[in-house]
Amino acid sequence: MNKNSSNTMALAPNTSSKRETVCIFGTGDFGRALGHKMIQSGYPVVFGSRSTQTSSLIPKGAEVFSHAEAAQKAAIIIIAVQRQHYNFLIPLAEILRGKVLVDVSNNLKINQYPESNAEYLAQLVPGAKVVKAFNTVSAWALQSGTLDASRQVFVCGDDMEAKQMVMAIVRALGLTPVDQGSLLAAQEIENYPLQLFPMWKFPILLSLGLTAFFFFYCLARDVIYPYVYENKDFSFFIAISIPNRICPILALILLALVYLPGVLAAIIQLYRGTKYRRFPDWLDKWMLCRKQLGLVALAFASLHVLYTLIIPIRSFVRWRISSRIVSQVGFAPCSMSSFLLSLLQILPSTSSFRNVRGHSNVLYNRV
Ligand SMILES: NC(=O)C1=CN([C@@H]2O[C@H](COP(=O)(O)OP(=O)(O)OC[C@H]3O[C@@H](n4cnc5c(N)ncnc54)[C@H](OP(=O)(O)O)[C@@H]3O)[C@@H](O)[C@H]2O)C=CC1
Ligand SMILES: [Cu+2]
Repeated sequence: MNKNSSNTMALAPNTSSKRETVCIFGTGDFGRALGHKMIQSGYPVVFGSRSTQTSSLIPKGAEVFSHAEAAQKAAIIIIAVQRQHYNFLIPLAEILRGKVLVDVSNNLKINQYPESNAEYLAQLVPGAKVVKAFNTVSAWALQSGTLDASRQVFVCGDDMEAKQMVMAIVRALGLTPVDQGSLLAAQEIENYPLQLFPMWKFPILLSLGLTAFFFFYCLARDVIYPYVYENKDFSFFIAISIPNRICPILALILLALVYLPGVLAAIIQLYRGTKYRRFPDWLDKWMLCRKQLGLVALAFASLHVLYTLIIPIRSFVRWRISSRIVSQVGFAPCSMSSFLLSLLQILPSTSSFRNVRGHSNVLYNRV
């Protein structure tokens, strides 16, 4: 009963309200993909284009007009045109007065222009209410419906009502709007798509640095030192034993680094006597990449498990060779002493089964 009523509640705004016409300037890849998705969601769509001829590429059900004509048919206009062509909007300023202009544009470089594209648009058309949205959604994902990984749409703008209108469209398309505040946030939103693996840089660089450090330390200690001073060749440690020693060390260090900033933050809050002040920048950044640090730690721990499983396999090979010797010796009745000798040889290698721990030295010496 309860479930049913909550279902109808959720459906109510969608079914009862008639969708308002949305205008899209630009019949390029993104404009068409967004138009297609909007028509699917029940919005009447008109395109504003330099050429009013419809082509087979234009989504079915949409109409194409000149920019001025199309703008008059809708209260919301999505500008699916690159920033460098925004000049065409200047002569339309009068028609665009009071309209909601949605800036979807991206740049080719981080902080390419002194002001964000959305702020630039607001300067060009001062009478319009500019909202930044949709720039993190790709045309391809819209068209192919593979939006699972990118459902979040960051929205920002100075006009609250305009922002709400755009967020309602975002929801109707089955996406999740994330309010980022005023138009000042546009620059940051425009930088998002250009940040490859945001927040991964520090954890990856740190783990690479630590890996290199511990690898060379173990190499010097376990391989180079015995070779130089005792003339023993332990170079086979490089393949499994040394990586298996580094992995748990790194997993533990990274795990500690996941928890440490929380403790530091608590100490800072106690020291300041308030939790309503910003943390220093370095701590802020560190806190933000905890998830990534934890995932890298998990990767190292998994690698350690894998290596640890490999090591007994190698001891097993040793054991099999030894046991073959035993059986051969067993058939030769007179060599009791050599039988005992090989028995002694087996015992320590089988005992290493009880010691299957990558970070214990027992194994390195046995295998
Ligand atoms: N492609 C993508 O996946 C995404 C794109 N975006 C943004 O969407 C915007 C459009 O991108 P996209 O569709 O890929 O680009 P396209 O090059 O495919 O399309 C751009 C459209 O802009 C119009 N246009 C070009 N020059 C002018 C001009 N001088 N005056 C007026 N209109 C012009 C044209 O439409 P017409 O011929 O109808 O006039 C053209 O089709 C860009 O700002 C981009 O950053 C954002 C997120 C993802
Ligand atoms: Cu371990």
